[in-house]
Amino acid sequence: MQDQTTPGTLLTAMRANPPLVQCITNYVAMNIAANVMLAAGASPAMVHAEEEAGEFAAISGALTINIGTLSTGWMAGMVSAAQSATKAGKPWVLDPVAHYATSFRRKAVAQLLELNPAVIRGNASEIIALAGGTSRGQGVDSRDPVELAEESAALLARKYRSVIAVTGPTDFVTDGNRAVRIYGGSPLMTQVTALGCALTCLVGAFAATRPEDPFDASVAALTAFAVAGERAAREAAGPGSFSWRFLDALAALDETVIDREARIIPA
Ligand SMILES: Nc1ncnc2c1ncn2[C@@H]1O[C@H](COP(=O)(O)OP(=O)(O)OP(=O)(O)O)[C@@H](O)[C@H]1O
Ligand SMILES: Cc1ncsc1CCO
Ligand SMILES: [Mg+2]
Repeated sequence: MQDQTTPGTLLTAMRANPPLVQCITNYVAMNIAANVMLAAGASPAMVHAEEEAGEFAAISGALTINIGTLSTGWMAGMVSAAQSATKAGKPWVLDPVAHYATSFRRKAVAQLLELNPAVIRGNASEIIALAGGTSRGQGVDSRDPVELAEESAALLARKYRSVIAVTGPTDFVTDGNRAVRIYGGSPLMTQVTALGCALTCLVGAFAATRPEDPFDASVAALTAFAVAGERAAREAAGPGSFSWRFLDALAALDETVIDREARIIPA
């Protein structure tokens, strides 16, 4: 983090001026991701049709693209939106869900990577596979430790000049230069579908607030999830009550709480 910039100050800045974020995400994630964005204080719009995705990206503060439930028509919308965001100088975030699973996904991600994402957010299996390694991922679920993905993340950051945010029991964020580990969260977060996809949208919200520093923006989003996840898990009886408690915990975060409970360690 730069001097004076903390997850807390970025959260306050985001809420003072809620960014419009175009989230091209999957059918599973749309509802939870929109609710996560509203709880955090951002303004989400799930707009993916190829007829309008590019036009909408130009008026958004940031764009996020997630290939979770990909189809040819959606892909056209994604490409058009990413091109338009880049042309308008707006950051965009890529979530390469299960990109290793089929050749359709592999080709889509290769094409999207050429369009300069500011941030790539994925789980350990996705990041390892993106760097050409052998991952043990099963469908959308990671089965690799984050520690094993750290080298892949550094390599990808330099190759694509992007911030790489790897999530799991601990998170790892690098721009190829700076790197941190973020502690917190809860294992219950893997029991509620699409929380990773929702996090990708939140990275977009912070990137809209701090477009000149996608590293700090990513750290702030991941820290908000780590602190809210840890707080929600304290009283949760299982995935169901964790889910609504997590939304409440995100909404209840403020600058003081997030900065006091953040555990961000330089790597
Ligand atoms: N075992 C764990 N302990 C603590 N936090 C966790 C754990 N596993 C995941 N998280 C947190 O859950 C959030 C989502 O990360 P995860 O790596 O599960 O994403 P994902 O695999 O892309 O999820 P999905 O595909 O379901 O959207 C992150 O904030 C991450 O830190
Ligand atoms: C379960 C699932 N299937 C495609 S996307 C998605 C949401 C978690 O990545
Ligand atoms: Mg995912």
